[in-house]
Amino acid sequence: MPSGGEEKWVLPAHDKLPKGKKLMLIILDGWGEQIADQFNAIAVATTPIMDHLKTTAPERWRLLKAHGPAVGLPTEDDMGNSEVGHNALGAGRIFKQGAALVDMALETGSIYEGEGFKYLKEAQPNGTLHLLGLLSDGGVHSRYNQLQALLKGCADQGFKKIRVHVLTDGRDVREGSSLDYVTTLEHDLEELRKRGVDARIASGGGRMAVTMDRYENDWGVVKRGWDAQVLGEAPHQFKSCLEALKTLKENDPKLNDQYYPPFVIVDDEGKPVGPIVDGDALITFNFRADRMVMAAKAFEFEDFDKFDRVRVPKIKYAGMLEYDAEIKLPKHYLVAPPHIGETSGEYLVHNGVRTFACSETVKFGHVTFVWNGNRSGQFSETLEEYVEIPSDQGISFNVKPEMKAIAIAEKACEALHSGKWDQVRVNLPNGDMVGHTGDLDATIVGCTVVDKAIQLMLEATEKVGGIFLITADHGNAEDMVKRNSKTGEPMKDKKGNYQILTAHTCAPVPIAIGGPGLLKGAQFRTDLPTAGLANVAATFINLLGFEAPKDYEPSLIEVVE
Ligand SMILES: O=C(O)[C@H](O)COP(=O)(O)O
Ligand SMILES: [Mn+2]
Ligand SMILES: [Mn+2]
Repeated sequence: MPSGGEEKWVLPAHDKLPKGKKLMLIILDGWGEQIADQFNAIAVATTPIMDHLKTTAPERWRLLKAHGPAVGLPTEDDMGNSEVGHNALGAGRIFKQGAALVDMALETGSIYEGEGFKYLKEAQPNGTLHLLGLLSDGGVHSRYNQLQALLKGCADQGFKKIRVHVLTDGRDVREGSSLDYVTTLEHDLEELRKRGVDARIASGGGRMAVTMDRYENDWGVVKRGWDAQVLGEAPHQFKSCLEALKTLKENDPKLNDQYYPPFVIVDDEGKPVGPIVDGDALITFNFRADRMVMAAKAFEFEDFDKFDRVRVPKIKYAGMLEYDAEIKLPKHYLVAPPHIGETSGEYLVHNGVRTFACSETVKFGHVTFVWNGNRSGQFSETLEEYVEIPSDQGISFNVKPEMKAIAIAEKACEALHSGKWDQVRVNLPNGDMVGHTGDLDATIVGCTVVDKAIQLMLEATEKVGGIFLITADHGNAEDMVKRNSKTGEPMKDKKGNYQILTAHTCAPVPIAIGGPGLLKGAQFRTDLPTAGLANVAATFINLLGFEAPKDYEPSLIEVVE
């Protein structure tokens, strides 16, 4: 870990790789390497550029680990995700991530000893405790066994009335599985009722329609959640959550778990069973920040103009984690997030490297905020520029799978040609965002467009005599079907239909380097067979002509004579 003043940031010159070569750094979101059958949208897509890189320069193409402990997740079964992936890419080291930290805090019980939980307890004895978050085993934003432990722990800690506001998943877990999660939750709440705790589900809705928007793409999503959870108002009322899910799907068979409209659970008189009111306590139990930041602002900010909150309850609110350490949001939290400091962006700024970063709204925060260790803003106003291209709003991305890939590429090319930037960094979202819809044909279109966007950026790199580095943050589009874990065979459901996979995967991701500016003889080392995303930062720091910080995971590059 560097220490001391300004000199701690100075990176020595690389002994072989020169400074001054422009670098195009391209992150393909949700682009892994898998069996090349008809369910691999990337293999089916027309991707001449990515194919060429893979087949023509094997010493400059390889695979990287992008899941499990290689990116700070608890086990080898944990698929990668954007947050842990971009954290590792930008920070060059592996940090224990939120999922693992919450597991530990629950296991040891330290979660109940901290300031955050003590603050919640100020709502006792009369306040209701509300738990709001994603009902899922995905381990991306939340995990069911954590909610389960928390429910029990909160009852042990003296909360007598508990209300759960559920957000159904179907994105990180199988579409349709929300029925199973709600059944389990109802069982767990029943157990609490047997112990004399008045515990119920109070409201619900699908994660993409209710509460979990990100990067301020659509505040309407958060408002729908607020209306149901706080005001007890929604277009649909039901006596139970299971009834809600079943009835809504019967009425609209195309509806999927991600997009359930908001609903409120009411009693026999039609009164909502658990709106959030003055004197209550609230935990947002997602550990991942990006899709909870907006709701956290609505619950916490006194000055708030994104929508009319109508009634702002005076509550004790704590996040599972602190979601934004820079702006200290929320003020109270149960588990301290990993401290991801001394990231590559900060080093590069201190060494005078000028960086332009760009993506469209849905992934903009990934290549900026998350890349920089979950830190808002630039390290330097003059040496960095971050440009956001507005994403399409209010549609599911299979409707327009091209997304803004070409616009992002054009912006990147313009930035590279301007001569103002040493490094241009982009995220192309299509593989991930369209992959999450489970629409195979649309995902194939999305991946084809990504390859075209890459072509534009490689042409620009060629023109300026630069270097490119292309990699991805985790798998998604390369596998659109659930497979038998032993044979790899695609699986069918009881009706004989293939089981569509909307989630990320545990697949490795490719990394390719090249361009006219890349020194002859620069290639990937062969002595790092298990390298992962955390090895990428040292790699691009080398490509910019510097030695990487000593505590970073080793660079993937060697220069042979
Ligand atoms: O938030 C999402 O969209 C998914 O849960 C995970 O996708 P991401 O990690 O690629 O953002
Ligand atoms: Mn991603
Ligand atoms: Mn994703």
